[in-house]
Amino acid sequence: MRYISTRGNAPVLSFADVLLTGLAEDGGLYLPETWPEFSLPDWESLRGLPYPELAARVLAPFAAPDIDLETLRGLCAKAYANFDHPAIVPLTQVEDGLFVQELFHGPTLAFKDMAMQVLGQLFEHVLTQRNDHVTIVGATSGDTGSAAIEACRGRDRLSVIILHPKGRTSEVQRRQMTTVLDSNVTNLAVEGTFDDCQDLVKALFADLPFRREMHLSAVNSINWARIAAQIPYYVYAALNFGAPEREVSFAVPTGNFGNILAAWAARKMGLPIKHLCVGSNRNDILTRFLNANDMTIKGVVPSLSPSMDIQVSSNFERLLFELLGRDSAACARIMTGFRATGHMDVPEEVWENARTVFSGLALDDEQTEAEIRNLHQKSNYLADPHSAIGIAAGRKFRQPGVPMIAEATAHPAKFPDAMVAATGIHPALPVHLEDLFEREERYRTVPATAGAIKDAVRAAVLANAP
Ligand SMILES: N[C@@H](CCOP(=O)(O)O)C(=O)O
Repeated sequence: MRYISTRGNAPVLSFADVLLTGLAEDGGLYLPETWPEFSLPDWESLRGLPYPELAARVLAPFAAPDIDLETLRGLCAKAYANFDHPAIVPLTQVEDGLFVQELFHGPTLAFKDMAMQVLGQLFEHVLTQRNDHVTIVGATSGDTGSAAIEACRGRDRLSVIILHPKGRTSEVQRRQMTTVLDSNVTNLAVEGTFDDCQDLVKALFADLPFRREMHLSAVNSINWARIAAQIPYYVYAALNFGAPEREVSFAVPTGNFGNILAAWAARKMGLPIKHLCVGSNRNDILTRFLNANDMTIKGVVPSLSPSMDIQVSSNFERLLFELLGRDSAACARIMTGFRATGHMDVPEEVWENARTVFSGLALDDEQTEAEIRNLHQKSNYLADPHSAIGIAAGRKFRQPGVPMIAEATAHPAKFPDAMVAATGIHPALPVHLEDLFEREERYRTVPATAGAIKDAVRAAVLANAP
């Protein structure tokens, strides 16, 4: 498989190179040159497989020829070995026709582990083959950071520097990052929003000499490997509900648009997905777009679901490129205009086309709290604020005869204040995180400037030099 940039002006790369490159050199995002299509027997052959085996087989066409199926099997087995549920991504029913798929059974209690644990293995494999080292710089609104740190900590060939928006994650989320004291891990609390953090990461990648000197790589969902490794759980869920003979729909709490894009990719591969529902909080740029073709950046406001406190959803660019018929010049023009004006000029027919598959629902904090409470009272299900928003979106858009699967993206214990306010229950952290609040924290506060982040990256790389 070869990969091309959405902006059409970067080298065409193989999977292993895309993994190490992260963001394309023209500022675009990598996508497969062609979409692998699975036939009916291909899908059927995946039904009933243990999750790691299913994941390896779904990833195989994306990773070929760089990484073969046998190697992927080994990497996926290791990636999912420490999940705390035998099914890895269990499904449960909450209402008539409405189901939940739990993606938070990994080490950091959020869906990010599903791909990040695989990425840790992939990096190790490719870097060992090449006898190389990379510096990962990532931005987080709460969950990506700890998942990336957990996947990379203690690995000689990786340095990891994570930018989080100071004071804008939950305390559990912050401590999950800042209490990891391995020497290859650096945490920066940026005086700004997640969008500032993400822009800073992109600014570092745009400085090509710096990027090459530091061997920068990405673990955010701008890295195609992240999206690829999120496709298998959609396949697993759909097969459980009768695909490929029967259609299913998904509802996904959405911030950077990576998770739901993975569902869309599964659809492109031939999985019978009828509808995709975006759940947002008050940072509702995606729902405004889907409802009224209004993709206009407003200030990021803090909410009960901090991981979705995002206005610039990076992966929307990948969908846009596809909906524009893969016209990279048009995609580059629209994206440049968006960053210059704060408004994305999406052609009417592209918007109409998006609405044939996607719908959006936004909940404010009050509605989110009510949703958590009602779910608990009526279905005896404890959903974290992000998952609750996804479930509400799923309920709104479910259709008779089509199972609606809402993705539960984080464990409620990551957001104790919101859970107590909504239900009076303080969900316990699992044993391996029980002493989180007694652990020493290490992080540095930095201004939201590229200069400050570059200095921090240089220092981390020097400190970690072999
Ligand atoms: N919601 C994310 C923000 C970054 O998203 P990513 O999927 O691009 O890594 C978070 O919790 O950090």
